[in-house]
Amino acid sequence: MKLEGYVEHIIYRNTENGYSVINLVSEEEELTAVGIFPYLNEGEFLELEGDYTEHPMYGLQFQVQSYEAVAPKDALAMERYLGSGAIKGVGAALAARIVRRFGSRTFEIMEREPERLSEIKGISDRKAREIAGQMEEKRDLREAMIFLQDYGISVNLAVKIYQQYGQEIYRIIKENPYRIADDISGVGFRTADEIARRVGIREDSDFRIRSGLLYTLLNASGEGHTCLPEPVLLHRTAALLGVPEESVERHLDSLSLDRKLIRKMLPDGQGGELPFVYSAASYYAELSIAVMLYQLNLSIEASDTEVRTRLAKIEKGSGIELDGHQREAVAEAMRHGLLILTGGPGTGKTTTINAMIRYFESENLDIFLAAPTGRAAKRMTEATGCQARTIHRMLELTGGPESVGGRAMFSRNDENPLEADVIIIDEMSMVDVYLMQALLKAIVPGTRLILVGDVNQLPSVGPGSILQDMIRSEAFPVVRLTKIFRQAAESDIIVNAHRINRGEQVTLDNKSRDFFFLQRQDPNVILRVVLALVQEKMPRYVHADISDIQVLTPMRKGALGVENLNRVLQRYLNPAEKDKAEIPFGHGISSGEEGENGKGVLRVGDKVMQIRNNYQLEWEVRNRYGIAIDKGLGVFNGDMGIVRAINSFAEEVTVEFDEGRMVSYPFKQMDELELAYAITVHKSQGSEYPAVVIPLLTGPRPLMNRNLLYTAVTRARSCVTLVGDPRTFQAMVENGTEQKRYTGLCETIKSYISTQMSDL
Ligand SMILES: Nc1ncnc2c1ncn2[C@@H]1O[C@H](COP(=O)(O)OP(=O)(O)OP(=O)(O)O)[C@@H](O)[C@H]1O
Repeated sequence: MKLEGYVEHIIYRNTENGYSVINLVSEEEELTAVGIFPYLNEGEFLELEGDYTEHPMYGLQFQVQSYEAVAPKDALAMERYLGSGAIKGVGAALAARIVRRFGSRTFEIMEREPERLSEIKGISDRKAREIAGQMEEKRDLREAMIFLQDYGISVNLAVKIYQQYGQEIYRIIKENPYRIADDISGVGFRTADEIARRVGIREDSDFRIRSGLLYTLLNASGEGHTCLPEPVLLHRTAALLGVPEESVERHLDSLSLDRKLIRKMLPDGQGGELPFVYSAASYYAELSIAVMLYQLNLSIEASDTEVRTRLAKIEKGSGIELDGHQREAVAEAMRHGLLILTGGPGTGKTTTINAMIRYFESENLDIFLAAPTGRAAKRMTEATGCQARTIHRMLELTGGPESVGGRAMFSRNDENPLEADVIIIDEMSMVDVYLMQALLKAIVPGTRLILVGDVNQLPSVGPGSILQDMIRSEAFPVVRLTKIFRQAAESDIIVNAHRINRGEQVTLDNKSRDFFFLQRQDPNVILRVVLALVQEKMPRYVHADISDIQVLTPMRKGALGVENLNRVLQRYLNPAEKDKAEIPFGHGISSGEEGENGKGVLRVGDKVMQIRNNYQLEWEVRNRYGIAIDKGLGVFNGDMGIVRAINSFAEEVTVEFDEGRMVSYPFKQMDELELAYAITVHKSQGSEYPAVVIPLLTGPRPLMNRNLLYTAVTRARSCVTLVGDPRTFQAMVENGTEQKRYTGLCETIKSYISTQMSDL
């Protein structure tokens, strides 16, 4: 059936897909209409097609199938539209005057002879032109929104696209929709390709292939590679686009000429060389890292005897006798602008950092400590007794618009460098190329940089394997700590971690105090055991809260993957209660429906994790009177918190992160959060928990490797319990193949240094 009326009030609007609930006033009645409206303004006059339905909670509604915004026919409706605020500078009173003058021809006159508006008192010629301009803009925008909707583009995105291109949009969509993926953040190759398909752009069009190549490199960077061997790139792109490799190859040259891609010869790992291809951003990131590292790596005069005497004094003062390698590390830190300190758990890295700090302090030097994540920085603070910050915080992250595209902007950079004599970074294995580039930019030669980490941990989530590449280049001083100290040797977590790393047998006889393996073969039984461990056994055993016991798993999917584990653990650890607010979580919210579609819920008290870097989210720390005492920007991938409040009225979820940092998430931004009763081993990097529980049954072989098991086990401070099949455990210990990362930093460092040498 058909209805018409004007939009009195928009009750709810999902700006992603246009789903809206509106209050519609027609001649006879006032009613609620629901449906998808790509474009909507209060005061607009609509012709709707649809049916009445009975909603269980809200009663009778008009379900809209299609609609059209039409110029209102009667004078009253026109007055309402003009006075609704849709046209800037026209309020209710002025709207009434305009309509009184032109009557039912108001809209016609405004469109065709806008200059006549100035016949009305209070409207100058200029204002008349402005009003007419706005009327036209509104019409253009509405038409563009409806046009873009036809290509499956969300309302939010359509607004962004229209803001960028205006009326050009029709030409761009028809000629080269791939340009949108280049110009607008939030539009990727897939969206552009879908538009292209609907427009009828040919599969082998130049634009499509060029865009596909860049997209394949971007995807590779998501897997941690900074570049790809040319044959791999061609193969992957051809497969993605469904075109022959030869058609792809032709475009490499033109993209290289435009400097969108960079080609470089690199070792193929078998003694020969192979052309590799970089995106411009990752190529220049690696190159500038190599140059800046070279510049930092100065030799500094330090007399051996003085170093020795001072070190002896520090050892005496702290009551710890350093071993040979640890002493060498401190001495090397005195003699070089750049130093790498690496070693596995319990090999005395922290003890060495502490000795360095005491030494530099005795020379009255300013020392900055930092780590890649909040949790790692907190641990560093506790272990050294000195304030450590996240690298992002040290570099003074700004929430500028440039950071929207996923890259951070920092106040500390080459123009405003860090004012420190010594900078020590812990957990270096987690630093990716982009963060490393930003860090080095903010450090001037003369400031000492000490990089500490364990190369055997999983590499950074972002692209690159900085620590490993730097060590392999043999271009910088490196001190390796290998001895496990007596105290650490009493821990089976540490001893077994080293065994795993060396690919040696681990005894799983449960005679340990901190390393257990519970043999179970049935996924449901394993789930029950994991729950019992988290809920009862572990908190008592290690004297910690339930929320401090972390479940780690290799996978996302499957009975023992993150998703299912979270569903089960939430049900038992934070069950529904009458006074505990909860909302649909997953897809319910964004579809604008009530969310009773079995996608799960988010509840006050839930343990959650931020799953991407958001440089613009604001946090604040409040005192007990609720007054903000500290504020800042940025919540990062892997940060964990607890849901403290859900406000359905303000459509906000409040989460408390470490150190009392409170963050409000608008409902539509909740896709940045995930339940975190269980997390993947990858996400646990850089964090430590009093006790860790690891279900281990099956999984894809490339993932189930030594590296992953080593990282998982070393996350536990006091106790590790693995539950599952010991054969899987054994297979992981034996699987020493790491997931391959294509990077060129090692060679870039070497070749840059050799050009500098030959220039001398
Ligand atoms: N020179 C030393 N003599 C005696 N004990 C030492 C020495 N150096 C370190 N230790 C002890 O060895 C243990 C591990 O040292 P530390 O915490 O510094 O290692 P780490 O490499 O930082 O370990 P993790 O990476 O697990 O934090 C500690 O109990 C520490 O007190």
